[in-house]
Amino acid sequence: MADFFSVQDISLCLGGRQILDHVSFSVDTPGRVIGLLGPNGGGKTTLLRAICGELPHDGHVFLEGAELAGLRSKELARRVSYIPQQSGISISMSAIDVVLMGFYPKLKLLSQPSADMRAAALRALEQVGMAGLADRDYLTLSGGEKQLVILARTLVEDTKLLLFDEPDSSLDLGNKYRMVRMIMELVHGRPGKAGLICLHDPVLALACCDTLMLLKDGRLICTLQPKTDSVHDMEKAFSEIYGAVRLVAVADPEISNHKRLILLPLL
Ligand SMILES: Nc1ncnc2c1ncn2[C@@H]1O[C@H](COP(=O)(O)OP(=O)(O)OP(=O)(O)O)[C@@H](O)[C@H]1O
Repeated sequence: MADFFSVQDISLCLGGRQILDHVSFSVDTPGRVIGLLGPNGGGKTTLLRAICGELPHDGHVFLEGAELAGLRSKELARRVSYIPQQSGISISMSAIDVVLMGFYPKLKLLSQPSADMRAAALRALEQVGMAGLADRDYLTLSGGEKQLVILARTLVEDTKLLLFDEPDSSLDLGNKYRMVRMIMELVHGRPGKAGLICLHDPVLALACCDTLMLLKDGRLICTLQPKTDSVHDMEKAFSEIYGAVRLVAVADPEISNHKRLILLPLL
């Protein structure tokens, strides 16, 4: 059977420099959250932009057997959400109208979101803790509030492949974990979805992702399975990116007999 999602041999040059170098990976079944980690400039954002078709590239991306490059833009938007670090929204509109944008790929030309869609948008804002700001001008929100509103938009988009670029970058520690946990619950809780998330915090990634991929100099150097890989192997892999590190297991205060891994740089 075909993989749920696969990236085959993506290479890409920008400004005469090779930014992605034959990147391939696959996710055989839905329900997986993959964390993409790597040094600054390693190619993470470029990879997400190539996958969602924003950047021309060599290679192929398949989702449920369909090559994404062959889809019309509206069809692509129904299947794939790409959430960049900055939303790109620069005109005044309410937070709830931003969330309603998530329904646009499902609307017929010139039709307006229905009352049910408005109710669903409000529920999504409630889910991310932003219902109280539904009528506020999106442009006046803080960076972290904007990220939560964009997560609410992603909830209503209800696509199969979610590509998040540092969704936690403006968030405080509590909201960082809440954000990635909500992404995890979305992917695990609704059938037929997978998530690929660029993160800079390996401890957050270890806590919330099913699989980790390490990207350096445009090459996928390692894929880790935090639940089953040995601490020694993971330390070795992380050291390729961060220099010497130690992984320390601490008791999980939420789940008895469970340990969480903390990564300490040996600087
Ligand atoms: N339009 C462009 N022209 C030339 N080089 C580019 C262009 N866009 C990105 N790059 C380069 O591609 C490399 C990868 O950039 P990318 O943004 O994908 O890295 P990243 O892993 O997401 O980094 P960070 O963690 O800092 O966000 C960088 O060296 C960057 O300078």
